[in-house]
Amino acid sequence: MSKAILQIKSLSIRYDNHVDPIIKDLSFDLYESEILCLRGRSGSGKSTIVAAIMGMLPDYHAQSRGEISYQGKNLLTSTEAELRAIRWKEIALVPQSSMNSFNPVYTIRRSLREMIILQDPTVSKKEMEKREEYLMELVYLDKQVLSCYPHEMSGGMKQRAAIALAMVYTPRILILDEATTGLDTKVQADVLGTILRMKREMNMTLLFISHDAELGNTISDRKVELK
Ligand SMILES: Nc1ncnc2c1ncn2[C@@H]1O[C@H](COP(=O)(O)OP(=O)(O)OP(=O)(O)O)[C@@H](O)[C@H]1O
Repeated sequence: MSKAILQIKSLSIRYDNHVDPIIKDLSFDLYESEILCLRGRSGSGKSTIVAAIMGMLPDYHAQSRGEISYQGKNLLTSTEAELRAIRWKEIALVPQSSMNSFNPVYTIRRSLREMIILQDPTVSKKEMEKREEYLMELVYLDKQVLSCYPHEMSGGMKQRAAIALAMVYTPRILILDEATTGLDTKVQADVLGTILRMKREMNMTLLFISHDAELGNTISDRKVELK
């Protein structure tokens, strides 16, 4: 039996401008090497949970209680320095609408390079090229795509490039927030295929956030429903 890599325990989150908590006493475990689907209707708080896991809740007007336990640390009470060591490096996110958030004047290569250099400022040109090609291969994109600007790419290509960007640090957990929303069925299937392959070949642990129950059933090993 796999062990829990991330544990959400009695999590409650309330924004100051809401009377009631958005998340009420939520508990679930994410097991190593599984795809867990977190499903809920629009406004049920899926992106709020993602922000809490990533340590990106707007602290000035959001109060949280409970625990998000990762490697013996409660992420809700971790310092910014502790979170910085985990965010993107161990737990990475493909945010909602990420395919539309590429810098329009950057090629995909330049977007990837900025992330790769952030990870390792001393990286050699040769090593960087190897990393770029590996990341393209990982998400089933031809390496020619590295020279493309976002407007030259289809939605599915951009979404796979967004996944490649999140994989620069080889995180242990990848969170995909509405990763296939807005894509047509065929393209959706291609992106899902990429995600399943990453799980299979890299033993990735994935938290798949979706409002779509059918999609959740198709891709995930287990499901958590938000009320
Ligand atoms: N930063 C914020 N400040 C105040 N309220 C917020 C903030 N972020 C989200 N909310 C509110 O919290 C509720 C849940 O929003 P959230 O985006 O987490 O839901 P969601 O399930 O991800 O929705 P969707 O599927 O539409 O993205 C909504 O009522 C939203 O207006």
